[in-house]
Amino acid sequence: MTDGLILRDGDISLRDGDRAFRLRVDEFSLAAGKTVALTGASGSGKTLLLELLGLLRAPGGGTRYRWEGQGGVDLAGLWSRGARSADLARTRGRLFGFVPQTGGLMPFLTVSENIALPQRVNGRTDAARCDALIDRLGLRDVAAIRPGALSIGQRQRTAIARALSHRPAFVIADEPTAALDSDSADTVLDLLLDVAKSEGSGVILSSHDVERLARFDIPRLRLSVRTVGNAVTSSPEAVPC
Ligand SMILES: Nc1ncnc2c1ncn2[C@@H]1O[C@H](COP(=O)(O)OP(=O)(O)OP(=O)(O)O)[C@@H](O)[C@H]1O
Repeated sequence: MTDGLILRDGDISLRDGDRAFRLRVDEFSLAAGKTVALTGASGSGKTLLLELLGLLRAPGGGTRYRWEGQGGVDLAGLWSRGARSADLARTRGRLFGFVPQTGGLMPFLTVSENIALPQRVNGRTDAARCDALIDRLGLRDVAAIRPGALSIGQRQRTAIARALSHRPAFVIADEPTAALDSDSADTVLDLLLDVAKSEGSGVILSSHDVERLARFDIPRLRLSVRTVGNAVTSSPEAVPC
């Protein structure tokens, strides 16, 4: 792959008393501009894998994770200087935009200020782009409003605009349509995929809604779980289209 994410031998172990959860990923890859959906039962590790891919959670020892683009970056190696390393934060901010399940917007900022925030954080101020995203995502009428006064669909559309505003190579969306009714879920997913595609951004999302993923023709990786005693191991496997 000339440009994209490649994770090999991913391994994260969590422990809480007697309970153990292990996420094991032999190989995950996503070429630039492509989309993949993680599916699987509740608790199967979708969020954990999104966090690993989005540089929000340290990979276990032996994990190899690279971004093949602009000369290549050893993403797993960025953790060697600790979770607070400036390189790690800079690369996370540059490569990824995040759409949390319930928007995760700053309550004290307006819609347009929320959308501009990743640009400020990444030193890429671009008011014209914020404006274009506001129009594209149908947020013009609420641009000066704070998130508390928005519908859930408007919040999700704001979160999508915010995730894309600094032109990240990849958008990571954790169940972006879970809180929406069916029509709004279609609209939000359509916008996310359409805007990401026109920007050349890759999309990694998680969802329980297999029927919708099939309808949108999104390739799926299912996290399947094996339980032995109190130890659960989860691994992704490709689901035939
Ligand atoms: N400290 C811990 N020790 C052991 N297991 C843990 C610990 N923290 C989290 N887990 C387990 O990790 C698993 C993965 O959680 P994760 O949130 O990634 O699942 P998910 O597939 O996103 O679930 P959902 O669909 O409900 O959002 C869960 O089964 C959870 O119980």
